[in-house]
Amino acid sequence: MTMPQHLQIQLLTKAAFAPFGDVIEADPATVRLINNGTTERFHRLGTVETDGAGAIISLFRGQPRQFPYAIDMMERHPFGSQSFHPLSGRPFLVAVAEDVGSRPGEPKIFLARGDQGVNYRRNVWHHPLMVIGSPSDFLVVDRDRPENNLEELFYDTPYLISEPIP
Ligand SMILES: NC(=O)N[C@@H](O)C(=O)O
Ligand code: NI
Repeated sequence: MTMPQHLQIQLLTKAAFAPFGDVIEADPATVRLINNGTTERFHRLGTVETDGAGAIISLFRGQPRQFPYAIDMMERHPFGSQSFHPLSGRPFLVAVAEDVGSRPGEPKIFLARGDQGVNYRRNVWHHPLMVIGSPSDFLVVDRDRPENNLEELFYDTPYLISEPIP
């Protein structure tokens, strides 16, 4: 029986997350002044992939995970990207993994600030939404027509994460 491995949590940065998708944050390098200078547009922070289907906007109200939390599975969406942007202003956890022979490798765990969102690129292994502390709302943009756009795989041995100290 293999003992579960405890994973470290790293802060979410564009560079570290680049292999998996986009970090949605108010990056000064992307800003454009619009509306007669009354609005800053942080332009093209991510792109939506839908493989020809429509893109839809949803709200997710996530309940907090109990810690230590066991990451026993990962999922991916073969035909579309999926973005999560926090509306409650609280940090949340993001878990992604490289694809290793059509299976998820070891998860990489990121702590996202309450003003950072993520956009998983199409077909990127990730764990479903992981909320910390109290119920939190997220704006989600992903592909319409969810049928056959979800692949889930379970690890032989789960990985453990402790509750981060935000
Ligand atoms: N099932 C669903 O819409 N959500 C998941 O895809 C997720 O990544 O949370
Ligand atoms: Ni998903």
